[in-house]
This record gives sequence, C-alpha cells and structure tokens, in this order.
Amino acid sequence: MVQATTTQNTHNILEHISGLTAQKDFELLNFSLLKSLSALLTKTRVQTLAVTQDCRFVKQVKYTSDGLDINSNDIDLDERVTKAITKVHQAELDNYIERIGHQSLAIYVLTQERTVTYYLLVAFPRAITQADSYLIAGVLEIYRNFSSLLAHSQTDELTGLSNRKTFESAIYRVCELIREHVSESEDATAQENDGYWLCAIDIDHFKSVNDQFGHLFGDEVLVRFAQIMRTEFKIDDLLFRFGGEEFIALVKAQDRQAVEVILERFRQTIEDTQFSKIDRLTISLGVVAVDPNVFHMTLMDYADQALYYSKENGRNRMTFFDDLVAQGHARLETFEEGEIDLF
Ligand SMILES: Nc1nc2c(ncn2[C@@H]2O[C@H](COP(=O)(O)OP(=O)(O)OP(=O)(O)O)[C@@H](O)[C@H]2O)c(=O)[nH]1
Repeated sequence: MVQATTTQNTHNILEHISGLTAQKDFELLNFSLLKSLSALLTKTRVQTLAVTQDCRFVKQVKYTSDGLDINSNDIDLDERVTKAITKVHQAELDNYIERIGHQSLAIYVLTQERTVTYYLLVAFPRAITQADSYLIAGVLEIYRNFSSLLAHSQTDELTGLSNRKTFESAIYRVCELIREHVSESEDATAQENDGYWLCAIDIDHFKSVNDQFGHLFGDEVLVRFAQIMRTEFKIDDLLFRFGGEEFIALVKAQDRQAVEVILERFRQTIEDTQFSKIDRLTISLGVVAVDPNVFHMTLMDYADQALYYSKENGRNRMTFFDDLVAQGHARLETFEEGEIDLF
C-alpha cells in the first residue's frame, strides 16, 4: 500500500516535470510551474509577484482553478504578506519562510529580469514540512534550468532583448489580451482605453557609426541602446531586437496621447545620451495601434511604412500610421471578397 502510494507520487511528480519542460514560452512555463506546485502541494495557494528595485509591486499572477488571474494595477495582497515580501526584497534573500498563525508562507526568488525581481509565493494552511521544502526546491531548480535554456533560445545574444523569432507569439498573445479585455468589458471604448502600440524603432545613420569608429564600437552602442530601452519602457512593454539597428517595442498605453508621451520621452533620452565617442545619436520611429483583427504582418508593414516616412522626412522623429492614412500618404490594406486566392 505504502509502495503503491509512493509510486503514484513519483509518477505525479514526473508527469508535472515533463509538463514543465514541454513549454516553449515563458508565460506557459510560469503557468505550468504554478499549476504543478498547486497540484503537488495540495491545499496550497500559489502566485508570482514582480517587485521593482525600489520595492513597488508591479505584477501579480495568481493560480486559480479557472486559470491565471493577472493583475498589474490592483494588486491584492494581505498586509502580512506585503510585510514579509518587503522584508525579503530589502534583505535580498533567496528564500524565506514566515509562520502566520497556523499557516505558513514560503517566498522564493524565481528570476531577475531588467530591474524587476520575480518571486514565487506559496501559502500553506499548515506548517511547511521538510518534504514540502525539498519538493519546491527541486521543482524550482528544474524550472530555473529550463527557463535559462528557453531564455537562451529566445534572446538576442548581443543586446539581451527578445529576438525576432519570439515576436510572432508575443503579438499573438497581446491580441488575445486585447480581445479578452474587450469581450469582458461592457464599455465599447475598452480597446482604445487599454491598447498596445506596435512601434518600429531604427537608429539613424548607424552605418556611419560603424564606418567611423568600427563594428566593435557599433556593437557597444547597440548594447547601451538596449539598456536604455529596458529602463525607459515598463514591465508590460515587450522589447525586441529585430536585427541590425532595428528594434520593436510593443507598448501598453491607454491612448494615443499616452503612447506619444512615452515614445517622445524615449526619443529625447536617446538624443540627450552621450554614447562615448558619438556626440549625438538619434532614432526614427513608426507607430501603429495593435488591432487584434488585423494580421500581425500587416501591422508590421504599417509600422514600417510609418518608420520609412520618418526617415524620409528628416529622421529623429516619430510618425503614426493613422496620420499617414488621414493625410493620404498611405492606405489601409483591404481585401475585397473573392480577392484572396486560397491556393
Ligand atoms: N556594429 C553593428 N552593426 C550592425 C549590426 N547589424 C547591422 N549593422 C550595421 O547597421 C548599418 C545599417 O545601415 P543602413 O541600413 O544603411 O542604415 P543607416 O546607416 O542606419 O541609415 P538610416 O537607417 O537610413 O538612417 C549597416 O552598416 C550594418 O552593417 C550589428 O550587429 N553590429
């Protein structure tokens, strides 16, 4: 009987580990981690929490029986949990266990990314046992190893930003988020109020940087440029290096005015930064609102057209694709019925 239970437990653990390592996407990997821990440690509640260097809680992902509950704005934490996590963060601990009455709370550092630390929080309705600790430590080790393999395959080696091949799944996820948000909301303007913007960013005259100072120096500029991108954009924004001196930002912003402020600040920061031997580096930008009903390659094409317009009209500026359409410089792609050949 004991042996049958042990065999079943081992089988459960192995099944969850194989589920964990089958993921090719960070969001699914995190989902799988939370789901596995929740199943293996019965009656526990698990969540992840992103905390900035200055101890602001910026993103909470709770595992519930319905799936993931993701919050960036209304982070809901018990006061005692807030205290415990603040203590762990300030003391830079890797893991910590707090007894709260009969219950216990285990906190572990999951990963560190940009200026944000991601924590795993496991709440037990009882005291945590050594077996619980071993299980969590083992699962976390597998998670971290697999997550660094995944990061390696999805990261641009030079800058550490996401690489081009991750863009398609990222924009697909963003479109899903917008769709979910619109369908959950009664408000017809929801999409406009919680939208994403696809922004193509290209360094101006980068060839002359390479020509004047050499390719190695050009690489240093690209690395520094990516560092500035990481600090200027927020946690919900997704950043990619598309190749060469071309970057993409998927920026979350309430409306066009808000995204204009964010991008203008970024453009100005780059212009004001002294890149070692270069006195002045500038960027051109092309922007389009992410419409989940428009094919992502078409959105990319719109952002590229807007970027091209910025380049052709003086550089060091941004152009919105909508303005090009309104001014008659570009037109929306439309398909008449019967126009598309299926084969
Ligand atoms: N150092 C370095 N240079 C790169 C890398 N990838 C592409 N480049 C260079 O980036 C330059 C891009 O040049 P162009 O496409 O002509 O554009 P540009 O000089 O930036 O001019 P505009 O975009 O029209 O303002 C080329 O010289 C490429 O060799 C890289 O990884 N490192």
